[in-house]
Amino acid sequence: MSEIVYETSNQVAVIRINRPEASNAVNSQVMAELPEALERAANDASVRAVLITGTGDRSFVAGGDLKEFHDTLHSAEDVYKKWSVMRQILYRIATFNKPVVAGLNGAVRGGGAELAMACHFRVASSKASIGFVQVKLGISPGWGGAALLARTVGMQRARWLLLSGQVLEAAEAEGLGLVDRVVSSLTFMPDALQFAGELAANPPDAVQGILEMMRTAEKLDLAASMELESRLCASLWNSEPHQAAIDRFLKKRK
Ligand SMILES: CCC(=O)SCCNC(=O)CCNC(=O)[C@H](O)C(C)(C)COP(=O)(O)OP(=O)(O)OC[C@H]1O[C@@H](n2cnc3c(N)ncnc32)[C@H](O)[C@@H]1OP(=O)(O)O
Repeated sequence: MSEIVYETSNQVAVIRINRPEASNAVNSQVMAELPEALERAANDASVRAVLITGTGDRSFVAGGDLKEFHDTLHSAEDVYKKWSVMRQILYRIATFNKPVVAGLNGAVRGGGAELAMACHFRVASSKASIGFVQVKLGISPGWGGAALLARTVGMQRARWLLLSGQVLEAAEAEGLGLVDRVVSSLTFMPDALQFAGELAANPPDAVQGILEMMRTAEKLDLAASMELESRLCASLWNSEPHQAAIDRFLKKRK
């Protein structure tokens, strides 16, 4: 692997897009290596959460590599095929069965914002800025990021962000619900790892079950989604982590 760095820290897999000279823009090589890194994290039982970030403190991901893709993608069909690969990667992240956190260490633009939206959570450095700037370039999001954005912040806010191309500072993005936590740029990586680590510390069957339930619930009516919740809790009732938690609770009271 060269343009993606894969490391683990406690129970967190850190997947780092490593093209600082190109503001970590996604090129074909990143698109080839990112799925390998994700499957490595999926298949390692000791990994309980994933943090996706970029190298350095200037950019998370500056979108698609405008240099490569303008040299290589000529027809609408070329673009559709290429973007379909990236869309499937984003879908894999959005439906991952371990929590995935985007560590927004700097500028997040265009496709970079789409990638961030595919993650379940976003932790931003106080110096990060986020913009769905595709409209300024006369295009639209193409990797599935608009659908993911609307599911996170609602259709009206999504429409505004996508049509204005406005670049938001981290604090403003947090106010809109686009970012879950803003941390100091000076302690970005330890703080992002701590955020992911807190998710990793919870029992994996419960975490996986809740992720899956929330995803399925989006497609169900209220009664069915509430019923699914009862079934999930029932299936976790006799699990070892729940029994151990109850034992701890009862012992404290003796
Ligand atoms: C798939 C469709 C899309 O994603 S459309 C959206 C495409 N992205 C953009 O329009 C963002 C363009 N980039 C920028 O606005 C800035 O470079 C940002 C990301 C804010 C970083 O600014 P700053 O830290 O000052 O760095 P810089 O501008 O000097 O850039 C450093 C080197 O990175 C490169 N870079 C930047 N973005 C891309 C990109 N998307 N594709 C390819 N290369 C990119 C710059 O060209 C620069 O490299 P060089 O010094 O010119 O060799």
